[in-house]
Amino acid sequence: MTLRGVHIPLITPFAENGELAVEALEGLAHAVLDEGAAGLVALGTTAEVAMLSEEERRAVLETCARVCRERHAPLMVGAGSADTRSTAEALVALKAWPEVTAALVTVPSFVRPSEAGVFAHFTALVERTPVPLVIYNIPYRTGQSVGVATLRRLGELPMVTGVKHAVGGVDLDTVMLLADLPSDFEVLAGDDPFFSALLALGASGGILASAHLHTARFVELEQAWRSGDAERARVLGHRLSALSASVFAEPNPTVLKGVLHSQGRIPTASVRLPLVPAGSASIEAVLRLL
Ligand SMILES: O=C(O)C1=N[C@H](C(=O)O)C[C@H](O)C1
Repeated sequence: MTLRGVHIPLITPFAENGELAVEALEGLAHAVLDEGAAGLVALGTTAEVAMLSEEERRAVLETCARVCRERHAPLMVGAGSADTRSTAEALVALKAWPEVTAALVTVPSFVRPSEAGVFAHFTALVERTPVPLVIYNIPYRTGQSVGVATLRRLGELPMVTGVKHAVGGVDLDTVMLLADLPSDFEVLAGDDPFFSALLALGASGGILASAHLHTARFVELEQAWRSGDAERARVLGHRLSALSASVFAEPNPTVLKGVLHSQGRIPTASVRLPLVPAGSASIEAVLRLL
């Protein structure tokens, strides 16, 4: 399998009564695929997964699976938690979903194990998982750094197919990792403003909440770097990085939902506590860039 391209971690739209807006979710899923997205990601951070009930998570997964089945598109599903045993159980449960092509598994958060503990966590998971794993490396959310040496060892594990790399910049470990990747292991950008920079260094694509907006341009950016059109890629990359930065001016996905609501693509801009809706200035700043 390849992780190439732009994958969209779908938001979870809510209706006026606070319930899941399934039709809007389905509409968004089709719209981003129409614009060239390589695949969908269900139940990522952007989906406010922590604030969804078990029943709602199932409904989101059913909707995304239906769309991916119809469109022959890959479907990645967020399946990480702080605990190895429950993460393994969540992965095993994915056997019931033949549309799921990979699981996005965060480095265990909050517990702050050593890097040896992180390695042992994923070593245990590869023995149980029915689908390939994409490691989600996001220290600012997990509180756990993973250096290049451990990332390379993780990349050599069977069933580990890549990393969603979101370290808040382009640091030395990122450069060193992309300079020498394990075989059959790909890097996806997971910090939207650094998408273009990571592509320039050899990333295969990205999982990008901000690519709900101007999806086709994010796709064009990936293709420009891939085809070696650096001049075009640089100009487009600078513009899209500015757009992404403004989408992340407040906690994700509050601004994004405000923008999608203004565009009439979702019924409300509602987010669930502890998230609070983005201010109108942040939403207008994004609308000015579109
Ligand atoms: O849900 C995701 O996957 C993403 N989450 C990141 C975050 O909220 O920190 C942002 C990224 O665009 C995708």
